[in-house]
Amino acid sequence: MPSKKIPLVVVVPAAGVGKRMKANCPKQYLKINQKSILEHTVSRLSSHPMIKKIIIALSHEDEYFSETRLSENSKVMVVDGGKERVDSVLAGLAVIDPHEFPWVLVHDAARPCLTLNDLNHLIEACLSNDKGGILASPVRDTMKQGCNGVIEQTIDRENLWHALTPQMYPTLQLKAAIERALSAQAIITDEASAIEFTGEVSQLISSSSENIKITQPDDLALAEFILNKQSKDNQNIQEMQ
Ligand SMILES: Nc1ccn([C@@H]2O[C@H](COP(=O)(O)OP(=O)(O)OP(=O)(O)O)[C@@H](O)[C@H]2O)c(=O)n1
Ligand SMILES: C[C@](O)(CO)[C@H](O)COP(=O)(O)O
Repeated sequence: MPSKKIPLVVVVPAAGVGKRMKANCPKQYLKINQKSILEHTVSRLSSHPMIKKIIIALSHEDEYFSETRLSENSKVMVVDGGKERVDSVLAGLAVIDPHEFPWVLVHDAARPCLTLNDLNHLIEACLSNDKGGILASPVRDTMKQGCNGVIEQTIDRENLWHALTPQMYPTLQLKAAIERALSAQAIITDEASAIEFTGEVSQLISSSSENIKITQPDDLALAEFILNKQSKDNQNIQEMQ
């Protein structure tokens, strides 16, 4: 548990349609162990005692949220998401009082395998260093750049990371950075890219590659395997205590 304790708010962008998943519903509503991916994700976040509010950005056409039990969670509130992920994040930031929540985390609905251990590492690093940052996992494979089925070059993977979520920043800093980046028509696919656009620094917190983003069809079975493995690991830890 982080040494410094303050109330935290999380924005969960969940307004996507999941095109790459090729499913019959938005991927955040696909079920694992009879529970939607969104419910798994919110359950992980909600179990952290410092997280007091979870703002879920939903598509205005969302017809699945009401079938979940998420509205029964007192930490949960919903906002209308936007055209792109960044717009959904901004919609969540718009309802946060920075005096109540000086720090904010943003976590993809499509990442249900986040562990409390990684979440604590991120929170601890940001609050103790007073600097925003992201969970990230180091690239394992040799990385190639290429197109049209042809390798152009090998990219040195020494300093390459997979950016994950949550990504955590001072609320006012993140909101201002996103607004400034968008006004310059910058491409923003994660919170860190907006922070980079403003020339500010983010911490890279090395974390588990189990924290996958469910994106393509074969990710669902992998996520189910990881969730079941994490559940057994937690049971083993509890039995040893
Ligand atoms: N306009 C959007 C687009 C995406 N997201 C959310 O951002 C997260 C990460 O985005 P991604 O994995 O790209 O989800 P989708 O956009 O749904 O996937 P696809 O690109 O395959 O359609 C997801 O939880 C998604 O619901 C969002 O809140 N608002
Ligand atoms: C935020 C993110 O999950 C970090 O890897 C990623 O950028 C989301 O990108 P997507 O194109 O919305 O899947």
